[in-house]
Amino acid sequence: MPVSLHEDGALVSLSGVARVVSLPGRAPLQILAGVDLTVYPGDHVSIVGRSGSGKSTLLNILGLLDVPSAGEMVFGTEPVERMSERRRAAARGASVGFIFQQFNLLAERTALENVMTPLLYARGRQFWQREQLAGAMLERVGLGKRLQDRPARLSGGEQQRVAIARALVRSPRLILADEPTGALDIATGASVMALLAEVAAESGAALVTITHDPKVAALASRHYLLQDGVLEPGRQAAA
Ligand SMILES: Nc1ncnc2c1ncn2[C@@H]1O[C@H](COP(=O)(O)OP(=O)(O)OP(=O)(O)O)[C@@H](O)[C@H]1O
Repeated sequence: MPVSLHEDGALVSLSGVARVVSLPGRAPLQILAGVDLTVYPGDHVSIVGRSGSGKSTLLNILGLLDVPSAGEMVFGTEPVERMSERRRAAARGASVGFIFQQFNLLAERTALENVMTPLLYARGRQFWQREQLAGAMLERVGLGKRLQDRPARLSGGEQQRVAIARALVRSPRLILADEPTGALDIATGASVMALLAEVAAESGAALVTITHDPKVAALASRHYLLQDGVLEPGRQAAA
């Protein structure tokens, strides 16, 4: 079942969220502390922070891959602490699209098969029309003539565009991008990021990007800085 929106219109909200991990024989490690963040439909949020500041941990929590150790999180209308693991997986599949630095495409599958993969877990029209929907999404990211190519035959920028098509093919309400341009040269990264922001905006989805790159962060409309697990409003970087 896709996510419904909270009455204040929020897609996901975190209040006082902490993440602590226990390591055998060592003191518990606090990765996130007191994180407050609300994401609305159509939002474009950037989170910058040094390596090890907790960015991926925060993204994993936003995307229901991980859960807070303390604090409150509401995904749509559902308090996350009351969601079973199965419910979190279903909500993640229907409502969240992930984009990673290393593309994470399946090497043995064509571009079309890669983009169809999330639709294998969908129901109804999304399942039955998966080939057509995946083809249309690849067309949208400019790869309509590369449907049968495997990742090894595509450039880095093209592979990331396949990954964008795969992340968006189920029309997620929330798109989470973890260093989406980190493996690309500057010009390719800029065009891929512009495309991602454009297709996300077209679909009305919220886009949360974590990045080291001020130019990528500058495309967002709201900016945050994560420092040692503490999230603060950030200044807009110059484009
Ligand atoms: N499950 C875990 N067990 C132990 N330590 C962890 C775990 N997950 C994350 N950490 C530690 O928490 C800190 C934050 O990790 P995280 O991956 O969220 O940082 P990041 O800001 O995304 O870093 P980078 O930019 O290098 O990817 C790091 O010091 C990491 O080693």
